[in-house]
Amino acid sequence: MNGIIFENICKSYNDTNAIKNLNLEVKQGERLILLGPSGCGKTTTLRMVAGLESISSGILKMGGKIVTNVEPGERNVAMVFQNYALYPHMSVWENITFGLRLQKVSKEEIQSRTKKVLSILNLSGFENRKPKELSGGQKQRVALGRALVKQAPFFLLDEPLSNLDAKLRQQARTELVKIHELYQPTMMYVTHDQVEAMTVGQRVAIMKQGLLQQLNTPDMIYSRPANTFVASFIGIPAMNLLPVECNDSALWIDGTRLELPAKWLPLAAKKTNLMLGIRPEHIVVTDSCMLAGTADFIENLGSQHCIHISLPHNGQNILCIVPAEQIVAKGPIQLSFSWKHISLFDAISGENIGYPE
Ligand SMILES: Nc1ncnc2c1ncn2[C@@H]1O[C@H](COP(=O)(O)OP(=O)(O)OP(=O)(O)O)[C@@H](O)[C@H]1O
Repeated sequence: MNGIIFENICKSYNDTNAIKNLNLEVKQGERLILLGPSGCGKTTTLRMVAGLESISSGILKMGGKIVTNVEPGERNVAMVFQNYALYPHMSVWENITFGLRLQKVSKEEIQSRTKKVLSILNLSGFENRKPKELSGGQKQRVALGRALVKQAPFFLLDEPLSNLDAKLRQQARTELVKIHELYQPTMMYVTHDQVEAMTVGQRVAIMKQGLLQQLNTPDMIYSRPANTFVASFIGIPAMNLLPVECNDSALWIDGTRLELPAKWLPLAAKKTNLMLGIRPEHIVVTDSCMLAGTADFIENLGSQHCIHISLPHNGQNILCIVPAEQIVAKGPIQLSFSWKHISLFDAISGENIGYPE
């Protein structure tokens, strides 16, 4: 029963509505990622769970109890901050054991928990070093260690890897998942890095301007985005979004008529102006042309090439990713895609119109 439930949670700072009516359930033992652009309310959400930020309205439940107004010290959470917040004058051992000593945990218990955590985090032998004698990655692991020894049922992390370089970050992502699997606390993890979200998260909550946009598994968020914001926020490069008109059981893209497969008709036929979403890797450069354009620029990404294509009438740009072995030249180009890879959005609201059964 150690889940976290947000019921109609709102948070305002004077004139700023930072969180708008959040309804969300973090299941016991899962890794849930809060993802979104700067200022969307991720940190505020996490701090409300930690009890470091008051809640303007709504109910927060943790472990089956209402904790909306419960003091931070009584919430049984462990938190890792972006800047690590290590005590500079204390050694690694002292930093990690500080909380346990305050809680008057027995000496033997402190010894055994700390040794285990040091070993998991590859910090054995560094016990007597001060933070200034550690690398960024080691400091980050000490911060994680300090949270882990608490063995709290709720584990909150606010951009814990943002100070690491790309290689260390990749290692740390894997370590984090392994550590989580060992203890399986209920974990909320804030990031604005979508790769981190997709690799660490079992489910991802995407936020924009204080509003939850979509909550689902990384695969579903990638393949079935709830709206055009999620579609363009997730994926590097982002999903192509093309304005299309829908009539006579066909979609019109840039003056080209494409017959809609029958199973899409019940969903699309009620609409006239839509946005068609298709991921760059799902567009195929082929002779069986559905759509014609011009390849203006070819970007070499190593194992793949990214082709920048413009459409002849409205000049809209499309990105297409092809394997590096496929030779594509600049100039006229023919494109095709499978209907199973498309998403359709209402052009005005941006909401996904759904998928055929
Ligand atoms: N103490 C505060 N006083 C006033 N406004 C605040 C305060 N803290 C946050 N805000 C505002 O609340 C909104 C959400 O901020 P929050 O820090 O939660 O966003 P975030 O998604 O974590 O952003 P970032 O990725 O940049 O850390 C922002 O508009 C921010 O300016």
